[in-house]
Amino acid sequence: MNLPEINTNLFKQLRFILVETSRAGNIGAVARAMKTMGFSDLVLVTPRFDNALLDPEAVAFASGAQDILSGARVVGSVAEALDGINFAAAVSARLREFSPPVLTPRQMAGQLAAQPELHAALIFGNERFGLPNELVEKCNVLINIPANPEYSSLNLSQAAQVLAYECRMALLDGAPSPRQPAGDANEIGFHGEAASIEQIEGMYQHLEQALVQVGFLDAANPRKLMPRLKRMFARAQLEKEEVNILRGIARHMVGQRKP
Ligand SMILES: C[S@@+](CC[C@H](N)C(=O)[O-])C[C@H]1O[C@@H](n2cnc3c(N)ncnc32)[C@H](O)[C@@H]1O
Repeated sequence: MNLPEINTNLFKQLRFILVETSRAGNIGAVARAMKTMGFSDLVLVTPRFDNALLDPEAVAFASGAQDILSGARVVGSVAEALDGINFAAAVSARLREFSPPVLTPRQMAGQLAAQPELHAALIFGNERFGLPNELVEKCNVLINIPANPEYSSLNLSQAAQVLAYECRMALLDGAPSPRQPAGDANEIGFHGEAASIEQIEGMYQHLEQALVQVGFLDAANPRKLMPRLKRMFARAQLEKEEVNILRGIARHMVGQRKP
């Protein structure tokens, strides 16, 4: 059997981020899921127990993926975990009213393969609570595994395995098709450099301040204006230059000029 030639650099495009994981075994099992599919960049955001990388249950579940587990980084915030990332994907069993565009794992994997310039992160939630809405609203996309509607919540590491498998298949196959013309809601395409999550977050803060200052947004009663705007901007998949334009508009709204 001819095995496909593997460009291992492509597998560095993707980071797995686990937020506030409660069970050490799940962290080990995610490390194993990643390694079996060729991924290695694992970041843990405030696991809910001490010594996550040395925990005996984590070590046991990692099995032969000890190197991924011991190479993982433990950080104190999602912002730190997203350092260097320009495409953040919230992985969630729950669909929300204020959500970025929803993709299946296969569609997400297709995006990754089609855009080697992306530095993407898959963000997985806590076993009981999943991911908070405020975090999901900041992401470029929400990935939902379209499971049995009557029982759709997978174990954390099994969800990671599904994502890792789909991404591996897409990266091995190469880009599935040329980018779709703009207008297909499920196809995410950048023409220039994708804005980083940090740049987009800075723009939201700037815009929010400007909207308050011009009296459009009532800080005491904001209703759902910012979540709605974030959902709208997430649909647009902002590029760095576009974020700069929006910041320029915010500056002008409050009468500031760039020095
Ligand atoms: C056991 S689930 C958490 C369930 C939690 N009750 C919720 O509402 O999200 C743990 C994590 O696995 C992932 N997950 C489980 N099932 C999923 C699905 N059907 N689609 C996407 N992600 C899923 C998500 O990252 C989720 O945060």
